[in-house]
Amino acid sequence: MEDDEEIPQLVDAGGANIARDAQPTTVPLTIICGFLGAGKSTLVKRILSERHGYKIAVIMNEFGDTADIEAKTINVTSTGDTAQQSEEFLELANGCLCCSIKDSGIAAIEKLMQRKGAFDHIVLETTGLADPGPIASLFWQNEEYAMGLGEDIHLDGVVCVVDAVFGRQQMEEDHIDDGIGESLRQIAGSDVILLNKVDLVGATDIEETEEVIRKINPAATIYQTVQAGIDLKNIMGINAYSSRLISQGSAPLHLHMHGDDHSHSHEDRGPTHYEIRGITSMQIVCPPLGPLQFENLDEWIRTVLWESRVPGENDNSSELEILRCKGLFATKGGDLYVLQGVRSLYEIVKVEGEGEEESTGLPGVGKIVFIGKGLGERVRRSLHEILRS
Ligand SMILES: Nc1nc2c(ncn2[C@@H]2O[C@H](COP(=O)(O)OP(=O)(O)OP(=O)(O)O)[C@@H](O)[C@H]2O)c(=O)[nH]1
Repeated sequence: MEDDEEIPQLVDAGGANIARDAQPTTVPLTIICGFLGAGKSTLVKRILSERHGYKIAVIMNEFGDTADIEAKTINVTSTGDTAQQSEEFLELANGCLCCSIKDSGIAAIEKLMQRKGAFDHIVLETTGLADPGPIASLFWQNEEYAMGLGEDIHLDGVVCVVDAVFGRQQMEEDHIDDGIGESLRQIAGSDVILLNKVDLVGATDIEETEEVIRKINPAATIYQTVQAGIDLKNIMGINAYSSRLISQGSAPLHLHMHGDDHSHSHEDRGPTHYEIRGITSMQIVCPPLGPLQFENLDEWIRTVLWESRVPGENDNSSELEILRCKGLFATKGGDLYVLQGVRSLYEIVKVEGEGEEESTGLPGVGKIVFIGKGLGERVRRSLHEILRS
């Protein structure tokens, strides 16, 4: 790569800035993924052109047709022969910085972070075929990363744009050699899903597509959009990987599962164990845990995530693979814990100072959701026994 070490110049384009804490804080990073042609660039254009008052750095793999967005408000600041350069930076009038890079987004982000303090949020748009899981893992709980970029950046959330016209068909047909195609991995690995282009389909189609999405990922929040029209607060600053802010009305976990409003919502949802092309989700109600149950739960998760087998069984030939897990549960002692996991990485974090149900508004009964492959009845029963032993 030529000019690999050249640091992009960030010009103050006059965009309004938000108040920043006196305390040093890390910059949130949002990953945008989505099906080919679903509307990712449309969403990015919206972020880049809206007068939201934030200085947002958007990183794209390729500019493609995005280079002509709001042409009048964009100044191309790259120097030299752009055809020879593998990266390019654009300054926008609203304070956004647009960065295109052909290879790893990490290199671009490292350069951006040398301009620390110059922006409030980073948006990373992946290509239509990208699986967001490995990218999310890079930014979350990666020890090497934590000692480097992790000091400056934290993963805020993964947003997936789904095509309301072709999305359902794509999900149903998406079946590659290992049984989980990219579109399913994208849905499984996302915290927020924009069901875009709803202007082109009827209400029944929308409902059916949403149903398929919920079957794959019951933990994600779904918004129906036209031209990726979404209030940015619904996709940025969502703290999907945080154990903080739980009592501040911005619950990070989106643990409201489909069907929560129903009277049976405090029951395990065995029958709602879905299977689409090898990918399944399992959500389980978690009663307040004693110390032994807590320890057993931790061991259970470790075994399932790291050894791809159910504790007590030696057979790991069942293709057990966890792509994402989330949970919120209480101990009998009144403490609240959050579980977050991306692939084999996970953490269980105590929610500091928020043990009282009254203060959090959270139910005494917790929930844990796993999304992945091979989550059969056997796995559900095993976890159920651990939690109620
Ligand atoms: N009717 C309609 N068209 C839309 C909507 N959103 C996006 N489009 C159009 O769909 C086409 C694809 O949108 P893009 O934003 O380029 O999609 P993308 O996901 O970035 O595409 P790739 O990068 O190729 O994967 C464009 O022509 C958009 O104008 C929508 O809500 N309704």
